[in-house]
Order: sequence, then C-alpha cells, then structure tokens
Amino acid sequence: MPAKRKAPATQAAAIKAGRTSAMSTPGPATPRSIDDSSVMSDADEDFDEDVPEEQKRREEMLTKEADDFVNKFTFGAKRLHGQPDDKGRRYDAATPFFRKRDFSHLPLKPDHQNRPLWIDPDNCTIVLERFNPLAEQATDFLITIAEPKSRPTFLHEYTLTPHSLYAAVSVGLRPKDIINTLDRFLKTALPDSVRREIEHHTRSYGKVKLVLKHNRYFVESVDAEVLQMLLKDKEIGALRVQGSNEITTSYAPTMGGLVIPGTQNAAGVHQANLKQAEKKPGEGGDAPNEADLFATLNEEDDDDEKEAVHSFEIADINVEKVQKRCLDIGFPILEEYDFRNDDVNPNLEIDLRPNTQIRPYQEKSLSKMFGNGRAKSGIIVLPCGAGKTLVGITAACTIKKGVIVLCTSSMSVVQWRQEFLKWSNINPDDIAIFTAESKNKFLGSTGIIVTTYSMVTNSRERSHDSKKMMDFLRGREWGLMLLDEVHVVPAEMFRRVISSIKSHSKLGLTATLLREDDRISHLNFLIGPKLYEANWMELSQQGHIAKVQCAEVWCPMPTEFYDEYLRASARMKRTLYAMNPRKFQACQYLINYHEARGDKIIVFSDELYSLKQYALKLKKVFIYGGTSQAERMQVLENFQHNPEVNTLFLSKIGDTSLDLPEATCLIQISSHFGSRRQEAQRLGRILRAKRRNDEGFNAFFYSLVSKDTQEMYYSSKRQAFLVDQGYAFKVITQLANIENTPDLAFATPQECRELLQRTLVDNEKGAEDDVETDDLFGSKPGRGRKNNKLGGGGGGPAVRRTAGMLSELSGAQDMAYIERNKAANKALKQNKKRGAGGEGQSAFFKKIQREKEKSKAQARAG
Ligand SMILES: Nc1ncnc2c1ncn2[C@@H]1O[C@H](COP(=O)(O)OP(=O)(O)OP(=O)(O)O)[C@@H](O)[C@H]1O
Repeated sequence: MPAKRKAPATQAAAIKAGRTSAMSTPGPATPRSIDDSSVMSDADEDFDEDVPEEQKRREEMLTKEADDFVNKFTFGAKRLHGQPDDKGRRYDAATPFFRKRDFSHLPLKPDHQNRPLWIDPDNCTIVLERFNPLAEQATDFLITIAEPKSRPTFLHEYTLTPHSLYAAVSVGLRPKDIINTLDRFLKTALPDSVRREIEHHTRSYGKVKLVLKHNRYFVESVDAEVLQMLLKDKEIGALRVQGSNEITTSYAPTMGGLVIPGTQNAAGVHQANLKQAEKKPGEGGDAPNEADLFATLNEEDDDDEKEAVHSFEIADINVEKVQKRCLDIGFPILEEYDFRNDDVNPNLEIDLRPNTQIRPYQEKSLSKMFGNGRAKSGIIVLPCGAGKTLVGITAACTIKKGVIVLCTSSMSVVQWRQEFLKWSNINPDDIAIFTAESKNKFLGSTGIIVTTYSMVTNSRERSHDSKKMMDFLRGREWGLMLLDEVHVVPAEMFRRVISSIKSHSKLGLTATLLREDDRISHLNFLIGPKLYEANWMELSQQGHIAKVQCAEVWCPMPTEFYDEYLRASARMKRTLYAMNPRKFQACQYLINYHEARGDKIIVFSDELYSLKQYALKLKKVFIYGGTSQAERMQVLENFQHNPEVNTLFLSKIGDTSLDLPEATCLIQISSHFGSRRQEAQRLGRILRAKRRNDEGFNAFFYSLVSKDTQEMYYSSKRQAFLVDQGYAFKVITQLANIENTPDLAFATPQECRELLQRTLVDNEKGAEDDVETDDLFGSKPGRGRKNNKLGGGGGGPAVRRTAGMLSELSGAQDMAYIERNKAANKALKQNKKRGAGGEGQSAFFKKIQREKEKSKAQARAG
C-alpha cells in the first residue's frame, strides 16, 4: 500500500493564503510612484522584501498567535497542536487560517506532483495549478465541466455547479467521463461527496432531447426505459402524437462530415480526444499523460457512434407543455437542431469568404455548439473585441438556414449586417434590417433578418409595416436565433422574444455574463447553458486582444472639499468626488503624459457635470447623450484621424459597442457605483487597440478615485470581475513629479475654493441633468433620481429610450443608455447651440464672467 503523504494544508490553499496575507500586510497601501520612462514599470509590482530578522520575528509572532487561537477558540484544549483528531485531521500552526478548508488529512496520490488539480470536497471548488505541465489539458476539461471563478496567473479556481454539469452533458460528456477524467487529474482521490454530486446532477440531464426533424418535433433518448417512463406519465403520454404508438429507433448522428467553416477541421471534443487515442492509458499510480486523461472518453466515444436512439413524436403546440413537465419530473429536455436533416426549411446560400480564418478560441467555442453534428442552444462568452460577431456569423454559415439576429441598438443592427457582408458571401438581398427606419424583407425563400430586441417585443401600437413584418417573423421557422449582448436583456424580454419567434437553435453572445442582480441564471433555461467562456489573459497573451496595465490612482481631497463631502447629500457626494481638484490634476497629468507618448485617450465620466467641466477646462472634445448626430460623427472622425485630437471625453453612452481601435489609454473619472460589468465593458474599449501586436505594446486603464470616499469601496467592487480574469490593479498613491508639473489646474488654494463654490452652486441650482443611467431593461419608471430644475417633476415616466438616430452614430447603445427627461436634453442642446458650452448654462458662471469683465475694465481704466 502506498505510504500516505500529508498535503501541505493543500499547497494551492497555502499559496492563496500567502497571496492574501501579503496583500493584507498592515501598513500603508504599497505606494506606487510614476516615473518619466514608464507610467507603471514592472518593478512596481513587487512588495518590498523583508530583512531576514524581521521575517523571523513575524513568523514567530504569527505562530504564537495561531497557537493561541487554536488552543483558545477553535478546537479547545482536547485537540492538541500536532495531534490527530477523531477524523484523522491534524492541527498545526497554520490550521486556524484554513479552518474548515484544511484538507491536509486527505491522502495524496503517489505521483501528485504530476497532477494539476486540487478539490474542495465540501463545495466542489477545484483549484488548477497553471504551472503544471498538464494544465492545458486540464483547462480544456474544466472549461467543459465547471464554471471558471477566478483565473489569475498561477492558480485558477473553478466550481462544479448544476448548470456547468448540465452544459457538460449537453456537449456529449457522460457522468462516467466526467468522474474518471476528473479523478485522473486530481492530486487526491475523488471525494465521494463530489462523485455523488456529479452523478446526481448528470443522471437525468441530457437523457431526453427535443429534436425538430422534417418539421416535426420528437422527444428522443438513447435510453428506451426513460422514454417508456415518460410515456407512462399521464401528462406527457397524452401529448404523444396519436398513431405513432411505437417508439421509433434510429442511430445517433456523429460529427462526421460536419466541418465548421473557416477551420481546417471542426475540432470538437471528439477531435481533441481522438488525437490522443493512439497512446495507451497509464497503469495504477503512473502519472497521467495526455492520452490517459482522455482515455475513458475515447472508449466511450467509439460506442457513441453505434448507439441506438429511441424517440416519439409530439405536436408543435405541445412542445412547451412537454418541456415544462419534463423539467418538473427531473428530466430537463435538451434542445438540439439536426439541421443537416432539415429538408423542410429552405437552405440559405451562405459561406464564409475563402480568406476568412476563424481563430482557435472561436473554433473551440463553436465546436461546443456543434460537437455532435447538431446545433445545441447556449451561450458563448468571449471578451470584448475578441470577435463574437464572427462567431455568430460562422454559426450561421454552418447551419445554412434562415437566421434572425437580435441586437441591443439600431447601430449594432447596421454593424451586424455589414459584418455579415464582410465575412460571408451572403447575397446583400438575402440580409434585411428591421428597425424603426427600415422594414425590408429578404427577397428569396429564406434569408437573414437583423433587428433589435425592442422592435420584436414592442407592445405599443405598431405601424402597418411593423405589423406586417412581425407577422412575417412569427410565421416562419428560423434555423438560428443569434442573441447579442445577452447580459443586458432581462428574462422577461427573452421570454417574449422566444415565445413569439420560433427558432430551432439559439446562440447567445456576451462578454460578461454578469449582472449585479442574479437574473443571469434565467438565461440557462431561456437560451441554454453556457457553452464556452474564453480566458481573457490567454487571448491577450496570444495577441488577439491588447495587453492592459490597470491602475487605481488615489487622489486625496483638499480639506474644504472633504468637509463639504462629509456633509453633502448622496447625490452631491458623487459630484464632489468627481470634481476633486486633485483628481482633476491627476487626469490632466495622465493626459499630458500619454499624449506625449503618442497614445489616444478616452476619458470616461458618468457624471455629466464633471464630464463637461473637465473637457472644457482642458479644451478637449466630448460626447454625451445630448451631442447631436452630426457632431458625434465629426468628433469620432477627428479622434480617429486627426493628430491634433488625441483625447476624447465620453459619458457612459460609450461604454459598449464603440469600436475605436485607435484608443490605447483609458481614464475613468466617474463611474456607475460598483458595476463590475461597466468596468469590464469600459476596459473592452481598449482591448481592440490596433497597435496591440507592436513590440512591447501595452494599453493603459486608470481609475481615478478620491481617497477616503465611497468611491474607494465601489472601485474595489468594480474591479472584482477583472481581477478574476487575471488583471492586476496597481495602486498609485503619488504620481511621480506631479507637484513640479507646470500649468496644472487648481494649483492654488484659492482656485480650489472657487472650484468648490462653483460646483456647489451649479449643482444646487441643477445646472446639469446628470441622468444617463445604463440599464433600460432593468429600469422601472420613477426609479431615477429626483429631478433638478431643468428636469421637471419626478412623477412622470422616469425613463425613455433615446431616439434611434441620436445614439446611432457613436455606436452608443440605445438599449443600454437612457435619458430621463426631454426638457433637460433640450436645454442642454440649446446651450450647445448657443455655443456657450458648459459656462453659458449657469447663473453663477454668468456672474463670474460679469465680475471678471468688470475688474478687467477697472484695471484698464486704472
Ligand atoms: N478570425 C478573425 N480574423 C480577423 N479578424 C477578426 C477575427 N475575429 C474578429 N476579428 C476582428 O476583431 C474585431 C472585434 O470583433 P467584434 O466587433 O466582433 O468583437 P466583439 O467581441 O463583438 O466586441 P464587443 O463586445 O466590444 O462588441 C473586429 O474588427 C473583427 O473584424
């Protein structure tokens, strides 16, 4: 019997604990300084090394503290240090840090060094050592069976959830496959609790499938007993199409013959495994090699191809009832589209252009969708700028049936159509747009319609043309429904879309499957499971998206500002921490620095007041909701091509969909509370940087936060998602040499005081309506903030979608962006027309202006 070895309180956990303790070392936050050669040099990353004596002293202190803790609180006097307890657990100085998460009693396999995974038996959390030689294979496997939670450089964390296991089954894995492969990767034996969990959640998933063949719906299973059981169910049995009393038996299709366009070969789970099949599985305690790890899958796959499939027919109108009933009795139905055998719906002439080569991660994501030769419904998650559009287009070129594309804005609709024309050989007449402005159908028997969620779900009175178009959309069977930006669309809207439009398969696309509410789980049922989620860091290392250096710059507040901040209302607090003069200086300093380096800079501010004040003071261009269409176009054009225009101030309308590959630096001066999604989407604006593959190129993302304000808390919350993707936010407490920078604004106490006064007066009087909230779908009327003077009363409808035209040109989302009241926008526009900019709007400014002119006149007279 192999000798039992003791896990070092799980090495993985120990490394994590090390990281945590390093981060929580008491004392001031690691100061970062900025130097002239590099804003953030790599040297900044390391913590100061302790001198050995100091380290020894600390260790002794920690050991003593831990001992005291063990003896006093955690385990009582009976569980002595170093002694095993009744379950064989041993306690030592590190025990209190791990508490229940101490798994050092689990015996390690003899060759555990060669295996990359640790597991927490209690909550099915899996930790992957990225530095292990088998990390690549383990990653592929984990991506298929578990939810990625955190993926920094060395250790990745995944969790097995019912949905992830459901997704694993949906791509063709069986419980046995999952259990055996997981066991082979693990350093310890697979805990029984985890085995049971996997069996429990996979037992019924995938056993029953709903397939549309020759326009008839069939309930299908490889297990005849399961079908018999369903037929014996009173409700389901009664819904079987009469006359088809016998269960039909056929053979399951394989991936054979299906090649995803744009690839050398459709590398699905099958292909990946087959490559490894030549080698012999390892024996006993041998370290697993690639072939061993997937050996079980390969054997099973061979059987797969010969497997009989049993089915019975149900009528179209009963599909939903059967789906619901199956879910209730614990046999959720998987939806698959056998498009190659659909000879009822006409084929669409579409293929990728010969020079189109899809990237490996795009291919991988699609292979999850088409893994068994049929189209599975589900969601593909790729970072911003990684090419979700092309993934959708390739899916359409694989299925080659009618496609309906749903987007969040009319600008996206136009872009999607253009991308279809760019990447595929679709006849322009076969792809039509359904928006407020255009209601064309395609000319042939089938084609593609690109539209918005709101066009399809609109419950108001429709125009005649719209009605006709909706009848057209409802009256057909679509092969594929492409759902863009699924994270912003609420479940109810999906329900309405899905219930009104009939489609054989659905593919949801998103960069961040994140919502601050927990409604994201609804998508699992409405669209399908998450089929694939790419690793941001991996893509940036491969040069598909830009490498980004992230920093949080702490800006202290001058005393007067801070005093006001403490007294201010929640609304005013936000304005004050955005208008902090030290933040302004930091922004000015960073703009100067990056413009001098040749960067193109986007400055984001959710606060309209500060957006304008900053832009006007720094003499930079800006775009917000009230900017006219023509002006947006002009500004964006200049930003892209004019070497004189290198900085653009943007309100949150630029958070998504804005394609500015010239931008290489992003500065955030005000943001939407703790929204992780907004942070990720904003970062996405520089991930597409054109220069991303230049030698040593880095994009920069700065978040400026006012020190000791709520912004600090929100900022750490916002970063959580990106930190889990492996981004490291450096804290800069002092920008190098800022105090010696010439011409910084608000350099004297007098100027700061004036700024404070002006900010208070302007915002008390409500010079700006600052209501560009970003979630149209989530908004309820009346939810907005109390209106200011220009805004009128708060009782009316609180939100409205901006007219398509306004939001179109910058790519701003009319779905993700709303303006609350017409009056405010009108006033803002009028001010702009007067050419007065921000200053013309305020009585205070006028007064200051008058006083300035008066004193100038006096000076002249003097
Ligand atoms: N396989 C590919 N080959 C060449 N270029 C590609 C490929 N895939 C994507 N791209 C390019 O990458 C850029 C980003 O693509 P796309 O706009 O689809 O990204 P996205 O993931 O939808 O981003 P966002 O979430 O920000 O909307 C586009 O310019 C696109 O043409």
